[in-house]
Amino acid sequence: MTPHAASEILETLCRRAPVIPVLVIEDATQARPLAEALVAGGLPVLEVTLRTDAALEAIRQMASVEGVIIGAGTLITPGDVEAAQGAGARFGVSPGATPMLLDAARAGALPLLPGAATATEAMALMERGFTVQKFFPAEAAGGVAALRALAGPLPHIRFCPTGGIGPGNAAEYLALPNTLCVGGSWIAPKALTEAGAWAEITALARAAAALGAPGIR
Ligand SMILES: O=C(O)C(=O)C[C@H](O)[C@H](O)COP(=O)(O)O
Repeated sequence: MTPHAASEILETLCRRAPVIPVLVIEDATQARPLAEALVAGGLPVLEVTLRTDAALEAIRQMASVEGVIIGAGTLITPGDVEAAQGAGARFGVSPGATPMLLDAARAGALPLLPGAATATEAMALMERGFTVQKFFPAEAAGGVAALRALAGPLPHIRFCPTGGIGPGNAAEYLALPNTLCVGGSWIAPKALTEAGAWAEITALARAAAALGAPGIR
């Protein structure tokens, strides 16, 4: 898929809800109830990181949950792109971007949200046609101040900042003109997921969904 087409799809997805939960799933049997809990709270766009053995099976399970748009995170290699697509992911997310990964995404059918942390990285992705990018690691790479500064010279690049974002600072990011949505793991903490505390996770999702994005929504 062309980077331009990918960016259009990602922009639409980012406008579905202000927050994309970043999920680390150790046990695939938790996938369906977790996805249902998040959708019930108003967050339909989910990212399962390919960091665990259970991740691909979790994506397969979540792909059939009504209302869910499932994505795969931590795409590092061309093989990850292929595996994510094979499991039914509808979009992919990578912490950074390499020529090999970008070529694989272009050759396949998975819309990619590639990561950038600096002006040079963001410009290199824009040269290829990616106008929607993940800003990672958001807090460590300068946070809200860095994104505000990037909006000056690079106003046409829109970001999904991720990394170090939580209930305390998400609204500040979402108020930026170049932020479409944010990603974060705080909506499905490990302890609550392992405990099957779905009502608590729905409550966290509901609070996140209520954050809105006054910037460009
Ligand atoms: O695995 C990936 O693809 C990543 O790029 C990293 C995740 O996006 C962050 O680990 C989420 O950050 P936290 O919300 O601070 O936990």
